[in-house]
Amino acid sequence: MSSHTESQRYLSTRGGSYDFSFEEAVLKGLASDGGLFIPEEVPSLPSNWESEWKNLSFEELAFNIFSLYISPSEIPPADLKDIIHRSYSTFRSKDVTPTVTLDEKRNIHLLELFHGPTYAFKDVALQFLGNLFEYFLVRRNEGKEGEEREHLTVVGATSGDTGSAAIYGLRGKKDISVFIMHPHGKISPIQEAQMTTVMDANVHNLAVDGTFDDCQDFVKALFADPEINSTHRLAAVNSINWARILAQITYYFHSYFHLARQPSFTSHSAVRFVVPTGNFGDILAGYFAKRMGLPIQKLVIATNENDILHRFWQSGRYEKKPVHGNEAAGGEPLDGVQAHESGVKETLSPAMDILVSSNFERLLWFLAYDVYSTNSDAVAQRRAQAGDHVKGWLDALKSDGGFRVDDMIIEAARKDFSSYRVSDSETLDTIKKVFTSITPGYVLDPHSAIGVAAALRDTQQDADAEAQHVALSTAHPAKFANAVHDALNGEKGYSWDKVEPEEFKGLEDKEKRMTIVKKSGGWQGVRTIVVKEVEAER
Ligand SMILES: Cc1ncc(COP(=O)(O)O)c(C=O)c1O
Ligand SMILES: N[C@@H](CCOP(=O)(O)O)C(=O)O
Repeated sequence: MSSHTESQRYLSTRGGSYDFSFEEAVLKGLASDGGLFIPEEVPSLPSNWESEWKNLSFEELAFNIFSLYISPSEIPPADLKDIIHRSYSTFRSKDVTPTVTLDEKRNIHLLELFHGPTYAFKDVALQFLGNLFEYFLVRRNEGKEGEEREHLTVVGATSGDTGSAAIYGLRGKKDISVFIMHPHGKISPIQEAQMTTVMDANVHNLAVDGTFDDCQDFVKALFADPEINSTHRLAAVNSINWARILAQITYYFHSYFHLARQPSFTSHSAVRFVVPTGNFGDILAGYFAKRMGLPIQKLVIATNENDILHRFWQSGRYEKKPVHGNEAAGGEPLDGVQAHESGVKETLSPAMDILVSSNFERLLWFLAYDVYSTNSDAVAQRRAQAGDHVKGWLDALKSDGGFRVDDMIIEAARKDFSSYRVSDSETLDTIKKVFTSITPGYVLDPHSAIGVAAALRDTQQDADAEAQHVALSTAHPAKFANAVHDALNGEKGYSWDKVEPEEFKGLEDKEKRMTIVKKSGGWQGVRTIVVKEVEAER
């Protein structure tokens, strides 16, 4: 590791592409070999980081952290500060991502990430990414007219939140078209309304009659297609885009410093972040924070009943379907949930209804790099070996539906992470318990409730008694009315009117625009739509 950042370069997790600048990594999104971009070196923190950074604002922290990954010759400091300021002045909280105490007795805190324009944690990264795309394009298009101008065709997949955050981050931006695929009918009504009521000409919603994973597969197939890549510059807004992960690192530091400023906090206080996890993007930012040197004792993964990650941490097997039901993978029996014979299960936390977590590939690279290489290997050789291992695992996932890692890898993974799986009934119980007794009147959304449920279990099972748990609160409860009503209807003091923000009132009745896409038409069907719409727009 190094704190030298002048030459920070990016490489692919599958070993086939390397030596990319930050701008190239962000604009390309996905490497040509199908891998994800990671920085060549994870920068370590300056020696005085704790005293120097302790009282900084969110924006100042973001600037210090991003500067360790983006060379000033790529984005001059004044420009970076301006991009950061424009990205976070849209938030409703002056702290951007405040940390509040939920349960004083058990030291459980909530990192509220839903104060951005679309009321979900995705805004933290997608407000920044939207402004970053715009910055690069303005610079590239200076003095150019018409066909000469570079145009970005953004393609994304969403289970509800990434889509609206990306649309709000990119609507109306010059030289950018946005295509967002969502599983038709499988996102909450307000999420659908947030996306489909945006009428800017550069925004296109595609409702696919499949699952989120089908949408994500279409995105990856488009990135791998030489035909569309020769005519269009595709760009990614999903967390396959490195800038998404980078932007999320800030709130781990921000939250840590909030705790560190409390009188009872000492240098021995253990901090555990508990993260409701689907595509592994949010928690991966915590892993980068930890690798940089932020003293995080453990990163706790909280899944819903789509539990591929939980099963991996239990058994060392990463597979789409457990062989003989869940117990075979080392997990406890699920209440009412069968092995995933038909793929993804619909739960009360739909944004996490994901079969395969795309960012897990980035963690696998670091595990392989740390475990299999020896110090005597040259760095370039160690990186290449890690890429070969990742490629082998990902090939097996594609051909056999899964793979097993050896004991050294799973042990290394368990050093930094632990995991819990939370059922729908526990999700509802947690929303109710928090509202009625833990923090009377506080309404959690179902995804955040999964984090809190895991934190509660962790305080009983795994953590030392003094540990501070920070559960990430990833969405506003008003985005998931059904689960919240199911949990709280009839409870004293509960009223939907108090939960629902003004912006949401009447949104579902507004004019909507979306194109229904048949999954049977495959990604080629999506390609036809994208090509036609971009043509019409330009
Ligand atoms: C509300 C909410 N919580 C949690 C998650 C899971 O985050 P990640 O996919 O980064 O693991 C998502 C979607 O990504 C989400 O929208
Ligand atoms: N839960 C996400 C799914 C997409 O994940 P991403 O973080 O990779 O964009 C959503 O809400 O769309």
